[in-house]
Amino acid sequence: MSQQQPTPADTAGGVRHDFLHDFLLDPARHSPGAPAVIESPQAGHTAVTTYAELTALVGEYAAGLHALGIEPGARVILEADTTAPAIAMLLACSRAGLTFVPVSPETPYRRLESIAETVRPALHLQELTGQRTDVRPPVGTARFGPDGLTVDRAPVRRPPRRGTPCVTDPAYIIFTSGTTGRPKGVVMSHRAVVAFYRGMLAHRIAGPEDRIASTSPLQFDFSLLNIGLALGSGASVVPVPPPLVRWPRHLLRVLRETGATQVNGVPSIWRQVLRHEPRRLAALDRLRGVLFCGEEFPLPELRRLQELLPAARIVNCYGATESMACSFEDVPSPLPESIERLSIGTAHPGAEMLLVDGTGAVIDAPGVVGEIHLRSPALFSGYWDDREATRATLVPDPLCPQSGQYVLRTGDLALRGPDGEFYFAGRIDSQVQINGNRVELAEVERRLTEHPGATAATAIPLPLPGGGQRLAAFVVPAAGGDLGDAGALREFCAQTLPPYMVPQEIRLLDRLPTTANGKVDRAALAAGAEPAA
Ligand SMILES: Nc1ncnc2c1ncn2[C@@H]1O[C@H](COS(=O)(=O)NC(=O)C[C@H](N)c2cccc(Br)c2)[C@@H](O)[C@H]1O
Repeated sequence: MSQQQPTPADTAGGVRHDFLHDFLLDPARHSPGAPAVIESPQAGHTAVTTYAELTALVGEYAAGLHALGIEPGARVILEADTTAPAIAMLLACSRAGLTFVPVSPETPYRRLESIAETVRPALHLQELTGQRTDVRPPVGTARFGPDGLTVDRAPVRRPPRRGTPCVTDPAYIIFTSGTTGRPKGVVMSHRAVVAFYRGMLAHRIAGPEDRIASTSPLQFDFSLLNIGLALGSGASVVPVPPPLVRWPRHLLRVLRETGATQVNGVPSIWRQVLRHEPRRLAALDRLRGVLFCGEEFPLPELRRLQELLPAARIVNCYGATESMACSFEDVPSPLPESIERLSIGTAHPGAEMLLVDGTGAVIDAPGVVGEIHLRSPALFSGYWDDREATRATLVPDPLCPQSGQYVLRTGDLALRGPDGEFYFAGRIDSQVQINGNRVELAEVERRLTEHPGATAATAIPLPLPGGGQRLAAFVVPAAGGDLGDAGALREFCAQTLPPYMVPQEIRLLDRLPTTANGKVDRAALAAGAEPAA
């Protein structure tokens, strides 16, 4: 049994911190003058916030929040991109015992209203430059900036009914994009987040010299991973504003001017860079690490990234918001020619993945596909106000249901390799029935991206008029690649796939639509597809 290695965060000052704000701002871990956040919103302009400045801002915001008389345990909507003040504000909420709910400034008003109706926040917070108006009373409204907190509409004051902060208290609530039905609020406690950070930091992915670019919106817990990885390692966060992530030249400029040494993001952030600015990417000689999560990285694109950044360590981070993440696995460099699937490794120290078959039995043998169930101290507390969904996801430990211990039912399929490492094998709901046959969509996508002229592909089931489903695929041609027409691509698939797995229709797209969190937006593809002929 591998003992959990103490992480820098725990051993530096010899004190264990179990609340988010203490853990990330432990002064014993980083020198006050070291850069905590490095921003470069415009060309030629770089702003550094040191750990001492960040800590002072947290103190100022926490005092401002305390003065508002909001009871501990109340929710606060934190509408912001990942900026130094926003990082300070989330840490101040943590210190004030308030649960923050991060949402992006790009969040549509109706979705913000729906989240507010669900969590009934005491306060809505946005940056000084925030554009949000008409937040409905009685929710208080305030703005925060480098000089502190300014209140527009005071929140309702309530006497505190909790006197003692507990590590099981909710630190934040993340609303998932909710692939099915209404968005679910994933409630994460201080204990879960800090347990995850400890497990992640044990991998020593970053050190104090690192500058870690964060390219996800604050509402996506990937940004919270990046903040924890940077501050937990005594390194710097380099937030890249979402509008700049989408333009290769802007993204690369920020990386260059901030001296970023690592870039964390979903696979889709690289597509346009690889296509339009390969040489500028290769010129970033300080870049020595890439970490991706959220979905599979198309192997041809991953190979291309490795060619352009031969010295970079590329880490495949697998996990779900309900446990922040689960595993960190180095991508082999270079990728073997024959590889079919990337390993997602094994769970971070202190956690463990189990595979369970359709009958609920735990699978030990290698090579057998089962559903990943995660044993971990970093599991979410539950979905906000949704016991039924919680019960379906936090299930009794299949190894000992009587114990009262719960594990996370991930909805992901995987199989074990010969050395106990896991290989992601798609989501259970990406197993679809076509003409009565089970099809793993990822397998169709993999075949399509094996075509030298294709750089990315998504396969989705579409309804047939008479019932049942047909298979449709959307393919992004490689720059300068020769893709031929849809017929040639179908023929290419037919060479290795059974007939029912060959997409009945294939559409070529310049780019795949993505969700707010940067993942391929399958619902948008399905909605945009013509009805069946
Ligand atoms: N590396 C992979 N290969 C393949 N499939 C992946 C990977 N990482 C996810 N997924 C899929 O995404 C699902 C989950 O989606 S999610 O809840 O929106 N969360 C996410 O995507 C992001 C997730 N919270 C996460 C991951 C890493 C760090 C942090 Br911090 C957060 C998983 O259940 C998987 O199906």
